[in-house]
Amino acid sequence: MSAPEASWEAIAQAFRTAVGEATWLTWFRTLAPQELSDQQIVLTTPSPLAKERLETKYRDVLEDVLTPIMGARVPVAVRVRADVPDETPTTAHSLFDSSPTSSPTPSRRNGRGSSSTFDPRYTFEAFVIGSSNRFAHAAALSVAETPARSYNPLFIHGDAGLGKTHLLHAIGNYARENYPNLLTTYVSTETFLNEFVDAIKRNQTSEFKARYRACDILLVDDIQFLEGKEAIQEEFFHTFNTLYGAQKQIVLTSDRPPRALATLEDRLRSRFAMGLITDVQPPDLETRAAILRRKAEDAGVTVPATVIEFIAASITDNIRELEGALTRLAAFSTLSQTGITLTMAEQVLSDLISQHATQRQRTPAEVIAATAALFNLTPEDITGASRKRPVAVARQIAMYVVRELTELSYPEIGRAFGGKDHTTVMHAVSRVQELMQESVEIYEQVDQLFKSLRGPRP
Ligand SMILES: Nc1ncnc2c1ncn2[C@@H]1O[C@H](COP(=O)(O)OP(=O)(O)OP(=O)(O)O)[C@@H](O)[C@H]1O
Repeated sequence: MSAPEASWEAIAQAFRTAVGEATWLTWFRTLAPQELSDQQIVLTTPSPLAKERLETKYRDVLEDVLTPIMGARVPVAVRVRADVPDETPTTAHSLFDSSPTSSPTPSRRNGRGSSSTFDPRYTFEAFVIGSSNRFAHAAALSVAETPARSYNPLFIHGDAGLGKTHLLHAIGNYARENYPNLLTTYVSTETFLNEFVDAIKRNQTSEFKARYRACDILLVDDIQFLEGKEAIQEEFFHTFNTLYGAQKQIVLTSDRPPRALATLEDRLRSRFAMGLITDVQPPDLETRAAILRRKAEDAGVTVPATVIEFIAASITDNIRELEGALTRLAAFSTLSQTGITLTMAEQVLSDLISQHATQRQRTPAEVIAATAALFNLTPEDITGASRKRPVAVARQIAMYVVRELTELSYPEIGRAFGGKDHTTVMHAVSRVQELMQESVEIYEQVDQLFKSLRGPRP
């Protein structure tokens, strides 16, 4: 039996409502009914990849939506229709461009897989969606679900601490799980630059080029660092062209949109704008509260609603700072063995909250100097390489405080500490978060640094 046109339209609309616009456009749009009976439902799609995804990931949705329409749960099968061109969106244009194009399935090669480590906390599930980031999230998810077949390149821009890196890692985590044979690589622009310089020094540029040009998904963070650096722009241009030409997925983040990247070559700027450009904005109050609730839940910390509201109302434009406030509160609560209350939050976060409206950035040099003074060390000890415990801990604390009080990226912080690798800084930040929970002494030292550095400038 073939379904009448009108009723199929209603069913298609029901799918659309159930899965959301981006998923519908990617997988459901080209579905057509072949058989709708109380024995079985057969739907067709021109795309083998869509068939696979619909049957593996969306079978329940298909059946759930169809159950009330059919009056009973009927098994659904999806078949590939060879007589219609595969219109599953492919590279270069937005999903809303419906022009038919050929779309090869992503390459799968045994023994490949991601070449980067992705932060397991930064997943799509852990990303709280609000009006400030809804579109960026949907675009990133779409790219993860259909690499090189929806938006290519995807360019996400926005101020510091608003979730750009989180989304890149979420794509990486998703791809690792769902497309284990795709080579997914995350790299910060600074690392890309440093590796390139290193490769030139060692006469290994062909290895460098081969490594990045072999990616199926290349995730590049903080692309604004390409500004004013001609040699690396040239190299990145060729990497970009090779990947793009081979229909590989590229995702870029920046603190500015491509048009505001002043000293970027035009040919690169226009390439960045070939796919989809989307931004992340500071979250509204409701989203800030939702993020705090989620982070508290993930950390297993009980935070009363009044405290969530207090923090969300006080810290408005940087999600990293929201998290920082929660971390301090949780640490204080653990150490003092008392539950979190509003009075406690007002007291513990007083410096943060009162300074926030007029907050100005501290420089790494100021933090290094303050840390050195606190620990009776010299600034050179802090930026040096000594592994002796008191020095190493002081250095880690200084890195943590710089991360909290400035908008610098991990690679930038590494550079401010005598050229340390960004992974060293990442490790330091998470280590200090742990130490603050374990040791009253460390908690108080960090607290003291915050208080002194957030005070008026000398
Ligand atoms: N929507 C969100 N839901 C949950 N956590 C979020 C969200 N947005 C950001 N975060 C968290 O805020 C912190 C800062 O985010 P992230 O590092 O991704 O910011 P960014 O935009 O890349 O900043 P920068 O440019 O400084 O690197 C991370 O811990 C991240 O998990």
